[in-house]
Amino acid sequence: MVSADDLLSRESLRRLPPELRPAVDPAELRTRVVHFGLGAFHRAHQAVFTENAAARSGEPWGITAVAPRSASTVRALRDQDCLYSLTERRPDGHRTRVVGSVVGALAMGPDARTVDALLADPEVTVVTLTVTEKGYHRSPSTGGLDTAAGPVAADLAAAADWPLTTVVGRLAAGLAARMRAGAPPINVVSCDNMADNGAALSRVIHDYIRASTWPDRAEILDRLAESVAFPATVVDRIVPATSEADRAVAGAALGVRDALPVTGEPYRQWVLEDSFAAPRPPWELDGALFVPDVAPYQLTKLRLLNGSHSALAYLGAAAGLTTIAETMTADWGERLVRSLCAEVAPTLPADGPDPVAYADDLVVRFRNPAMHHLLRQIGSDGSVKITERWLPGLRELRAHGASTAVLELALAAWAESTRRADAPADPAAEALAACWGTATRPAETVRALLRVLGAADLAGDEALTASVADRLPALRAGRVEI
Ligand SMILES: NC(=O)c1ccc[n+]([C@@H]2O[C@H](COP(=O)([O-])OP(=O)(O)OC[C@H]3O[C@@H](n4cnc5c(N)ncnc54)[C@H](O)[C@@H]3O)[C@@H](O)[C@H]2O)c1
Ligand SMILES: O=P(O)(O)OC[C@@H](O)[C@@H](O)[C@H](O)[C@H](O)CO
Repeated sequence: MVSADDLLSRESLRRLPPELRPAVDPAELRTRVVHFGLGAFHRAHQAVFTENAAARSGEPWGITAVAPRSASTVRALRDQDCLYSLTERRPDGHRTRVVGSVVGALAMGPDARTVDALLADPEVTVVTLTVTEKGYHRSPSTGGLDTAAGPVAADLAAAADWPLTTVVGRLAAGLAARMRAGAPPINVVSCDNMADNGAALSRVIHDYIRASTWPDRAEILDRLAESVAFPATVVDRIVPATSEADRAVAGAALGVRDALPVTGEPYRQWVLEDSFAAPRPPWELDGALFVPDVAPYQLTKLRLLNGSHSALAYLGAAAGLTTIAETMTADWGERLVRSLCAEVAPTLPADGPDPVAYADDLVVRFRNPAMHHLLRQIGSDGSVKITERWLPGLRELRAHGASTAVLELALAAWAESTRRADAPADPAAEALAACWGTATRPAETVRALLRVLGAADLAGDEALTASVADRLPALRAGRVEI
C-alpha cells in the first residue's frame, strides 16, 4: 500500500501500479549523460527520450543532472531518489507516470568537483544543456561570448579552486580537464531554443578557453577540435512551469507526494544533427530524427512556433489575458498565428516542413485547453528570445521589400511590455526601461529598444520604427488590431 503521506522514492515506486512506473529500473542505469539545467523542460523531454532509449536498447544510459543555481531543487530531487512524474495534458484528460532516467542530481557550485570528475569520466560521453538563452552569455552584436558580462568576467578571473557560476565556465573547465586527462571524445548537445545552437555553444566554449589564463589553452583548443562534437538540435515540446495545481494532480494520480512533477503536451519532437563524436543513447528508438542538417527544422520551429508564442505572449498581455489557450479563444488569436506564419514563410528553407500544415498543427497545440502555459513565462527574457525568433526573419523580409505588418505588431506589443511596471523579467530589464525615460517621441523609444537588442540596423530603419510606434496607442488601450 502507498499513502499520500509517502514521498515518491525507489521504495514507494515498487508499490505503485505498473502503468505508473518508469520504462526502466533506475537501479540498472549508470551516469553516462551529464545534463546542465535541472528545469522542467529537460525532465519532460530529453529525460523521457533517454529513458525510452535505455529501455528499448537495454543500454544503461542514466543522467546526472546539474542545477546551475537551485540547490533546493537538487535537495528535493535527491529526497525522491531522483524520481519525478510527468503528466501529459491532453484535451481529453491527464496521463501521469514516473520517469526513471535521472540517476543523480548535483548543484553546480557546491558539487563542482563531482561535476568535473563526471565530465572527465570516460563512461560519460554525452553532455546536454537546457540553460535558457541567457545562460550562454552571448554578445547581442557578435553572437560570441560576452567576456565583459559580470559573471563571465568573474569566472575568468577566479582562482583555480573558486566555484565558477556560469555554465559556460564550468563546462569549459570540465572539458579542459577531460582533454588534459586524455579521456575519450564526448558530445556536447545544446537543447536550447537558438538557431544553430550547436555552433553557438561551441563558440562560447571556445571563446571562454581563449580568454582564459590557462597556460595550455592553445593545446586544449586543438584537442577540443579533435574530440568534442557540438551537434545542433531542435527540441520541441510545450512544457509550462510547474504549478501547485500540477503538484496536486501528480500526487492524486500517484498516491504519493511528488515535489518536482512536470507537465507537458502530448506532442514531442527531437531533431539532431548526425555529427556525434562518441557513443550516445539510441534516441532514434524513441522517435528522435538524425539528419545531416537541422537548419530547415530549426528555423521553422523558431520562427513559426516560438515566433508565434512570443507574439501571443506580448499581444495577449496587452489584451489582459493570461495563458496561450486563452489567446486562442480571442477573435484575433488564430488569425495572428496563421498570418505570422504566412508572413515569415518566405524566409524559411524550402526543404523544411510545410508552413501551412505547420500553422495548422500550431493552432491545435496552442488551443489545448488542458495546458496552462502562462504568457508571462513565455514573455520573460524577451531581449534574448525575440532576437532569435523575430529579428532574423524581419531583416530578411525587409531586405526584400516584403510586408512585415505582423512582426511590426508583435514588436510593438513587446516594446509596450517593456514600459509596464510589471514588465516580464529580462536580463536587460534596466536598459529596456531606461529607453522610456529619455526619449521624447515614441519612434525614438522604439529605436532605443532595438539598439538594446543589438539591432542597430533595424533601429536605423525609419519606416519600421515609425510603423511600430504607430501601433502603440491601440495596444496601450488593450486592442489587438490585426
Ligand atoms: N519549456 C519548454 O516548453 C521548452 C521547450 C523547448 C525548449 N526549451 C528550452 O529549455 C530552456 C529551459 O526551459 P525550462 O522550461 O526547463 O525552464 P526552467 O525555468 O524550468 O529551467 C531553466 C533552467 O535554466 C537554468 N538557468 C536559468 N538562467 C540561467 C543562467 N543565467 N545560467 C545558467 N543556467 C540558467 C536554471 O537554473 C534552470 O535549470 C528554455 O529556455 C528553452 O531554451 C524549453
Ligand atoms: O522556453 P522559453 O522560455 O525559451 O520559451 C517559451 C516557449 O516559447 C517555448 O518553451 C516553447 O514552449 C517550446 O519551445 C516548445 O517546444
